[in-house]
Amino acid sequence: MDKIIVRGGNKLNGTVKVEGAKNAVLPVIAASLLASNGKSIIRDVPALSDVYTINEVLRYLNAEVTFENNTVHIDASSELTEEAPFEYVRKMRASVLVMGSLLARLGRARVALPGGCAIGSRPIDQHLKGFEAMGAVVKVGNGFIDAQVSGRLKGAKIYLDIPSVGATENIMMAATLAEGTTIIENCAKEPEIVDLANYLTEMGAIVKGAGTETIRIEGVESLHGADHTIIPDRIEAGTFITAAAITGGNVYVKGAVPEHISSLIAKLEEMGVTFIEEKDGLRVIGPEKLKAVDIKTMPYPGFPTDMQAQVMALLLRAQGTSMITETVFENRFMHVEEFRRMNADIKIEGRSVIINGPSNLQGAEVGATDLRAGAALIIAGLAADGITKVTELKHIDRGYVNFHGKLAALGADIERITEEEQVEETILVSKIAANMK
Ligand SMILES: CC(=O)N[C@H]1[C@@H](OP(=O)(O)OP(=O)(O)OC[C@H]2O[C@@H](n3ccc(=O)[nH]c3=O)[C@H](O)[C@@H]2O)O[C@H](CO)[C@@H](O)[C@@H]1O
Ligand SMILES: C=C(OP(=O)(O)O)C(=O)O
Repeated sequence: MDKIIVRGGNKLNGTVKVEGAKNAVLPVIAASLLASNGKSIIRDVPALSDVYTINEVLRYLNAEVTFENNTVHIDASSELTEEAPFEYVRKMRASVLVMGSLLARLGRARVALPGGCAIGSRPIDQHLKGFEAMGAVVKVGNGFIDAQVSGRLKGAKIYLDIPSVGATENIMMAATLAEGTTIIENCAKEPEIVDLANYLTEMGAIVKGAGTETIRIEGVESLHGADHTIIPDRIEAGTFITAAAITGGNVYVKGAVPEHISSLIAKLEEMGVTFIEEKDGLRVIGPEKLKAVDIKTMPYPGFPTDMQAQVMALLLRAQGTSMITETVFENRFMHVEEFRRMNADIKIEGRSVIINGPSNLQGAEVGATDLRAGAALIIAGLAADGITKVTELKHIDRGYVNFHGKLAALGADIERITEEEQVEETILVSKIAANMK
């Protein structure tokens, strides 16, 4: 098992470039299945394990996919198959996003039930409610969701009980080839929804209102491949901003789009962090001392749940008492116990976490309990005394390209060691010990 090893204490300085957004590219690749003619070219695609997984899903479904130099080429014009098996959905829940495209294109889709994960039970009832409203018959059994429609899906008015990102995306994709008009109310407004709508439009779909709480889609007969560039990853940008801030550093985050992270910027400014908008990005300057604040996660444009763990790391170093309330996911506090291993004064009260800062963070061996928790533990390690070793890196690899390398380039004392290197190190240490006897 690989480990990331951080020695805390260095201030971050320099420039870091943000990759294309994981949460935009996954639905965009899934949407490529809608193109019955022509090839799609998707640019600025990050080399993440989640991207390799969704590409594998598409290949399994009989699309031709290549991925080189941050560009994915997709040809989905051959006859597709309808089943996404558990081995993919287990690796990555977002595999469920192929369902809308398959149902629209083939009139049927069979996708393994995603189940829960480390951050909560994550049901997909709103996705299925949308498909049913469009005329699909949905059955759940033997670990699969089967959806079928005779003829084409029919446009419908769908009110989401929760502004679910995935449900909005899945229903948008399904609606592009439906007969008539679909209106999705109380939908998600994330920048990734707008990116998907832009891609669908480039493919020949008629989508209006993305980025607002009502999206209207006029179904068309068919869609074609398109050439699309993915938006920058606002969560990766926010993660580097938080890392710079905790070290009192000065970092230019190239590619950060301030409007996509305005809630994060506002909270960090309250904490004493300075931001300067520069051409093509954002400079962040960490203060000598951070101030405590209260934060509540909300759907966009509220404070993103995907930044909750990283900002929790920052608040551990703030003067005074802070409270973070998680309203999006029911169980996204697994990192709290790991922070405690690093001497954090922190406790969970229901859906909130109370932080008594500043904690004198100490390096420890900790496990990445999920993707953002992993990043957060490394951020805490940057400000801790001594050595922090982070394991379970498969989570981090889902969402960050060369995370340790980018931090090292900014001046962090950080390295990633492979399992083989750890074995060699153990052998070396025992040889030295034997020689000393
Ligand atoms: C690949 C991707 O884009 N992932 C993002 C997406 O996940 P994802 O699309 O899974 O998140 P959702 O917006 O759907 O989920 C938000 C909340 O709604 C609940 N829910 C969702 C659907 C449903 O049918 N029923 C239901 O109850 C979920 O359990 C969760 O509590 O948005 C989340 C919220 O911003 C982010 O944290 C994830 O990084
Ligand atoms: C929760 C996340 O992703 P996913 O929905 O893919 O699990 C995330 O990106 O923080």
